[in-house]
Amino acid sequence: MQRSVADAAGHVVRLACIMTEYLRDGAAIYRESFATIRAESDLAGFADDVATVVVRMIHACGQTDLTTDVVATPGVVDAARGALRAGAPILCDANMVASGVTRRRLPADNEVLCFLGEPGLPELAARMETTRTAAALQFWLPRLEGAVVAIGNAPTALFALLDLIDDGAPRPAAIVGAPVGFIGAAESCELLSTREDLEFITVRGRRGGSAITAAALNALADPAE
Ligand SMILES: C/C1=C2N=C(/C=C3N=C(/C(C)=C4\N[C@@](C)([C@@H]5N=C1[C@](C)(CCC(=O)O)[C@H]5CC(=O)O)[C@@](C)(CC(=O)O)[C@@H]4CCC(=O)O)[C@@](C)(CC(=O)O)[C@@H]\3CCC(=O)O)C(C)(C)[C@@H]/2CCC(=O)O
Repeated sequence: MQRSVADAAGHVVRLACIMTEYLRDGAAIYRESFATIRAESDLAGFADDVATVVVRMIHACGQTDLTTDVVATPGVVDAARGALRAGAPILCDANMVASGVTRRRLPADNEVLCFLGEPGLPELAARMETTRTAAALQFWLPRLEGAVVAIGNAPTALFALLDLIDDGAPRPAAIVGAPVGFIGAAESCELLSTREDLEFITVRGRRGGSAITAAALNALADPAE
């Protein structure tokens, strides 16, 4: 098929192009996508409120078998949603997680914070002999009580959070803990999944990531698909 357009000088330019048929309506794409996920995923093991979160996590990674690795406490949705409605901040390990949070879904114009850019963080991490993402948790401490935590990248941040809580740090209302990768991701999520004193949703194994974590947060903030 040929299409004609005018260039900046008004000359007619003929474009040879293939007009492919594909869905262009964003709302329809979302509808079909969520319907496909619900048709192809085994959500039977999840309560309805948690299933809504899992569906959105699958939407972010395209893997319907993510259901086999997700572990969530029965109270995590109520805990996170209640905290967000009350104005709790969202504490993120990476800017990629923070960027993925859809601000219009937040019920109280909640702050979405990541401290990786704090001046002096690299030096602090060097002094603490840890990563920057783990050292950045020092800046979380004044905001941690009742906060919603979103860790989607750094296993060291999740390990450090659990250590801090064990050492008496304030407790977050809920934790989305889904760091990704080969070093520490599976181990840190496994550790989180054993915690009976915390509300959390996690992904066992190597899968996880900023997009999955932000998607979970978005569903916790607002169940609307
Ligand atoms: C070891 C690290 C891992 N990073 C992974 C995957 C991705 N990271 C990206 C980016 C851009 C960033 N990762 C840092 C958080 C950086 N990544 C690390 C650290 C060295 C240590 C974390 C840990 O092991 O717990 C970490 C730096 C630190 O000192 O904490 C980042 C801050 C590095 C930087 O650019 O400065 C940066 C995050 C920026 C931000 O959003 O604020 C990737 C996009 C990779 C890339 O650039 O190629 C990717 C994103 C994955 C995602 O979905 O988030 C792993 C795989 C998680 C890995 C830890 C585990 C492993 O197996 O190695």
